[in-house]
Amino acid sequence: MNTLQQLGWSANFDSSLNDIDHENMTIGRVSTVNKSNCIVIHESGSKICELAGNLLFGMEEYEKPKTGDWVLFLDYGDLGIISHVLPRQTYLSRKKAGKEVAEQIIATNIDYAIVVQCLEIGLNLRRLERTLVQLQNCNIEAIILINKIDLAITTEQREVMNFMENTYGAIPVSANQNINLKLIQSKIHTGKSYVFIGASGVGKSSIINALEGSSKLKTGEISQATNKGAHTTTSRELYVLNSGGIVIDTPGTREFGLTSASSESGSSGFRGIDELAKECKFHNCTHTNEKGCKVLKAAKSGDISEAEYDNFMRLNREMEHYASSSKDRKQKGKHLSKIIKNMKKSGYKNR
Ligand SMILES: Nc1nc2c(ncn2[C@@H]2O[C@H](COP(=O)(O)OP(=O)(O)OP(=O)(O)O)[C@@H](O)[C@H]2O)c(=O)[nH]1
Ligand SMILES: [Zn+2]
Repeated sequence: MNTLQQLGWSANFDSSLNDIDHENMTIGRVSTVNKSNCIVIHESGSKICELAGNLLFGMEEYEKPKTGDWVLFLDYGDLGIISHVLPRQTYLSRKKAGKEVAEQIIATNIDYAIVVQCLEIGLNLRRLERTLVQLQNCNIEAIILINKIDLAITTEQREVMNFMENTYGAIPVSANQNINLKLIQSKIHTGKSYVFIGASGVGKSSIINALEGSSKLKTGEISQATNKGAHTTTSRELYVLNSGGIVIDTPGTREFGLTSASSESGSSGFRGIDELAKECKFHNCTHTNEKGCKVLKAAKSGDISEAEYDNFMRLNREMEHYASSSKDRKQKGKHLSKIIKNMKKSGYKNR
């Protein structure tokens, strides 16, 4: 049994109940979303819940319950019926794969993302930067783990690992050999929510199990042929750790398509570049051709690598593209609803 606070409820959510008559309803948090129902954890256990009909047909996809959402449901014994999804404090999303300009929500009401890479599959600084940019967009803080440091390491990997440690505070760990697990544990606090992200096979489930001191979650072998994991985790799931703290395990996510969900901080996610950018002559410097640009200067002198600068530029272009395409799409939507409105006004009847 968990209190709402242990499930992640904070005073910030109190006001969202003001306008709802919720006396006969139970408050719970969505753990897993299935095709036609979801599993909701509440103060006295968990319940399979379905979405009330008016919501099922009246809600856009992104509004429907996602792992991490707070919901109100009516308890009918075997089944609960969800009547409200409370407004989200944060959500982690990515651009859907492919050409479509749409956002896919991965988890909601998250305080930290625990980003995992590992030696076996290979450290990838460019992918880490991409992930950090998207976390910045979503206003979610990152904790970075480099797992499987019990395995042999090449000189090249050692260099990347040092960079990740020095620039991004990455923590080298081993779930199997119990290295630095206490350090991870010390960063996980009761009532805070942590989403694990990283490619399949990096050891997300293993780390959660090691933190729990159990084998609650299934873990999988890395395929010898592809050096990739076989996706043991098949759906997102939210758990409350025995030691406190809420974790959401996600199936392996290789790439984060960027959206541009306005970051409030003005930071890019590239820590080294953000530090330099503060010193640029112009506060709105694009770091492309301006005089007095400290980022360009560092890229030229080799203080930041060409690869990092190129990735920074590429990711910026990707976000601009997303922003302008989604604006286009919204305008098209508006245009269409205007036409429909005018048709109705002019007495058009749908025959
Ligand atoms: N050598 C070594 N192997 C590890 C370590 N942690 C996990 N593994 C192994 O890596 C494999 C994949 O681990 P999982 O925990 O299933 O990986 P995952 O990231 O949860 O994968 P998905 O659920 O597919 O996303 C398993 O065979 C683990 O035993 C570690 O610290 N050292
Ligand atoms: Zn600049």
